[in-house]
Amino acid sequence: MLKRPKITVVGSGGNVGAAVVQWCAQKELGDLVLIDLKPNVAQGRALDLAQGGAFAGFNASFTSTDDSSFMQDSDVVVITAGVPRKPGQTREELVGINAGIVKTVCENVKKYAPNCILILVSNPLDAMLTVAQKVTSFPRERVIGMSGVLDSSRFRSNIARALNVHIKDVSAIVLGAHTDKDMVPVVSTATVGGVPLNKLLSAEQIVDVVNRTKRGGAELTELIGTSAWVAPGFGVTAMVESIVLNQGRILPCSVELKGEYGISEGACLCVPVKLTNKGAEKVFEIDLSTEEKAALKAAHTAYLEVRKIALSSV
Ligand SMILES: NC(=O)c1ccc[n+]([C@@H]2O[C@H](COP(=O)([O-])OP(=O)(O)OC[C@H]3O[C@@H](n4cnc5c(N)ncnc54)[C@H](O)[C@@H]3O)[C@@H](O)[C@H]2O)c1
Ligand SMILES: O=C(O)C[C@H](O)C(=O)O
Repeated sequence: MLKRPKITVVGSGGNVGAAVVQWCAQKELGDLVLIDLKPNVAQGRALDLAQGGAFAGFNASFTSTDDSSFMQDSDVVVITAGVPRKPGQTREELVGINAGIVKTVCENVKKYAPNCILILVSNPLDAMLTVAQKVTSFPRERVIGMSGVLDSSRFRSNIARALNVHIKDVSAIVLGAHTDKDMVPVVSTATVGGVPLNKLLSAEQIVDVVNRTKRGGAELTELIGTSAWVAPGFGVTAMVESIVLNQGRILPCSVELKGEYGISEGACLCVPVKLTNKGAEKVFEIDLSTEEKAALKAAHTAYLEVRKIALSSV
């Protein structure tokens, strides 16, 4: 029998981790290991989910624990461990506390799952990727951040709502940093059913859609009182699925840049990548408008500031 993929989610007692586990279980993507500092909560989440299998039609295997050695030889490790922001906070304000958490988790990843593909979710996302790379020394294709999938999904949803069209027909991506200020919704390549976005919405409407997308996480945090987890869970699952099923989807993800887009400092920012069972197998450079290029440059500058704090905290 072929080996089933082993997928570990660290932080799975929390909202995003539990959502990732739920969607991965429903898609029967592999054997799931739930790790959290609060093992009872992770165990409760697993039990609740397993009991839903009868009606949802899945039969997933779960292990839940606070013992990091259970991630041994995982194919994919997802890190959602970390503090979420509260209303009024930025993601960047979480850097000190979450850098320490991500560092601890990554030390265990390096020890127990040295060949895994690592997906980072904890915020501030792009800087946490740098911490993970520093601790694990994994090559860039195996340290991938979930940001652009979620941000693009929000961009597509906002466009669909503005036009009252089906979201499936909206093709649009968000690059740059996963921050309220330095996300780069790429208007120049956005289309709906093949029709360019600027033929469908006025310049003013486009600005509204772009601003709403950039504030998507903040808006939800203000409404819920903590940050979102349903759409983030779907986003991570799309990435895990493309990796374990070797689908080769091209999705916007945060990875270390090595000269792409003129960025040569090893910065981690969101760009289109091909996700296969090798991880971020290929990084793509696309043509951007002058404004979008400038926004990506600004995202790089902002990232360097947060990275400095992240690295000084670990
Ligand atoms: N990249 C994204 O798009 C995105 C989307 C949503 C949330 N996030 C981030 O994901 C993180 C988690 O968000 P959440 O809403 O699930 O928070 P949460 O508080 O619900 O869950 C976090 C979980 O991490 C656990 N944890 C903390 N330290 C740990 C450690 N060392 N080892 C194991 N588990 C540990 C906690 O016990 C808790 O159960 C936050 O940093 C949030 O900002 C990122
Ligand atoms: O907004 C947040 O802090 C959580 C996450 O990054 C999101 O975009 O939903």
